[in-house]
Amino acid sequence: MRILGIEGTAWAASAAVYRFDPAAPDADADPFIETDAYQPESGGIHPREAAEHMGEAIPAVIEAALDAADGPIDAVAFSRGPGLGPCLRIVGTAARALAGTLDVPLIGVNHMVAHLEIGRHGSGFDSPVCLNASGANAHLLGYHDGRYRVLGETMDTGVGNALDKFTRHVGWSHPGGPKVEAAAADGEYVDLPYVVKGMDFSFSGLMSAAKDAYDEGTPVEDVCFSLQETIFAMLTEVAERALSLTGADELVLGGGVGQNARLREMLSTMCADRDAEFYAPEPRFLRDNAGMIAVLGAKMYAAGATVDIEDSAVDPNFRPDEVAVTWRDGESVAIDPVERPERQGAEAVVTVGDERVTKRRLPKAYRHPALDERLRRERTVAEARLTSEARRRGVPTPVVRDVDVPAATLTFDRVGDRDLAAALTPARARVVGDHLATLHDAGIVHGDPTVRNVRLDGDRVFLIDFGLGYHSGHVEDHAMDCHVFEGSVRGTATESAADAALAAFEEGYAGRGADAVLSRLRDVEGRGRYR
Ligand SMILES: C[C@@H](O)[C@H](NC(=O)OP(=O)(O)OC[C@H]1O[C@@H](n2cnc3c(N)ncnc32)[C@H](O)[C@@H]1O)C(=O)O
Ligand SMILES: Nc1ncnc2c1ncn2[C@@H]1O[C@H](COP(=O)(O)OP(=O)(O)OP(=O)(O)O)[C@@H](O)[C@H]1O
Ligand SMILES: [Fe+2]
Repeated sequence: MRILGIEGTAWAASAAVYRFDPAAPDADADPFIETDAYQPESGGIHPREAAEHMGEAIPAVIEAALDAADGPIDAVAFSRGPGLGPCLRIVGTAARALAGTLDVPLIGVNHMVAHLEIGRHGSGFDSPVCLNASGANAHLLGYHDGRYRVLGETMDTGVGNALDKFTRHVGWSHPGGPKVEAAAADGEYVDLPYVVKGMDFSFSGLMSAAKDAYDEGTPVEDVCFSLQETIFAMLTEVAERALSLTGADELVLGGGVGQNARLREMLSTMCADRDAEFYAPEPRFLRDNAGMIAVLGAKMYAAGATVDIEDSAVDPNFRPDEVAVTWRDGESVAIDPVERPERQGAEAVVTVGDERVTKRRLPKAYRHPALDERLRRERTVAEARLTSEARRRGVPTPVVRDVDVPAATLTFDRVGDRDLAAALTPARARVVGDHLATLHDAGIVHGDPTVRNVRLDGDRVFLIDFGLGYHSGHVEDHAMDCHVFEGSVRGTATESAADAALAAFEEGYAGRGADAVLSRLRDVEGRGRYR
């Protein structure tokens, strides 16, 4: 069987043909790919110019793929979104026309899911967490209950776009990512802002600081080196958080920024250190390409997931979690509720005794030593302070027995016999809402209120793990805290259980300013959408 794939969300006018055996659509076979890249004359990607390029280049790449097919095409798959509207419309029109001419079914593919599936295809992993690090996006996906859930994502720009904006600022041509990588080879480390909130993250403060550093005379090589060290450590940390939260032990990488050797090195080190497996597709499958569209198209075709022409409109904001995943088994990223005496969390090694718990933030080999030192120290201090302060404000937390800042080690009383991931109910979620509202009223942000950081002891609900916490009275920061909690529930519970728990959580989140925070929360959810 032969599936023709067409990609054209932004810069890559690409067509591919994937020949496969319908009895084994998962088997590893190599698609033929033909790509014509758009290269802006100056500045970044201009949507109108990109669309002009798409219109001119698409017929020839399709022609090349049809030639290489060497036999009849059984279906046409195309990128429906996300991406630039003017480009998507050209590709959609071409795909519909071709499917009509050939009289074969049409398959509408989500480009971000394709970035994920090409890694799953190449690795043979069952149920990996996926880090998509591309130009316009940066997010973590995990399969759960019929969909790929967004476990964490950028709160502002995509990771490649962030790098590209910096290189534009210093006058380098598009795309900037490879130039940052080359310049970084001669750079030294300078501190830049590091912003992780649960499994979400943001680049805007970091990018402003990088531009300021350059404007103030920091050598561009140093800024590039430090941008890589900081941004990729953030992505690696959230990937590790996603592995820890879900209990998954497989990670795949997707997206054009995945071509960066330093990012791959960090992810591979992190996975090796926690006995997880890591897979990165080769570069031609990481950057935008029609091969990944054809391969996912084949899996969707085998599952009967074709689309009627009248329902095939493109969608520039097409989110991966909108796709009903019908082409694979129901194996979720595993949730591991087993309580072990020694736990490797995302950040620390935690030893749970009968009465006491010791938490050691061991050095992370993937991080630059200076950044590693800074994060371990800051977080140990914050965790000790805020755990105690929260309890004084009436939120149950473990008593802090000892703090050793140089060793980044804390000793707490043991609390609870399981966490909320293992025993989610609306009543408990309501109490979490109440606790977060109490913290926020007192000007404290938890920073990482996931279901794993809620401990249960009979009717009592404890909050732990304040290492990402800080003081703030801003509605935005309070809304982000709620967003982190809601994301962790959506990522680990079934849809109906999550709906019930989150309704109760928001009822429990009552008190001063709650309306403003919950309305900002709706805003934050919308903001994760693609640009
Ligand atoms: C929606 C779709 O159009 C979009 N595609 C996209 O962003 O192209 P992609 O090929 O996945 O990634 C391009 C980005 O990847 C960066 N990039 C390429 N090589 C890089 C390298 N060696 N190091 C860092 N970044 C690199 C480029 O600077 C650019 O920002 C997406 O997937 O978000
Ligand atoms: N005071 C405590 N009482 C009982 N169990 C605890 C306590 N502190 C931690 N644990 C257990 O250890 C696990 C990891 O702890 P913690 O969340 O503080 O570490 P972490 O490395 O920050 O983990 P993550 O970032 O994955 O949430 C918790 O999920 C919990 O099961
Ligand atoms: Fe992409």
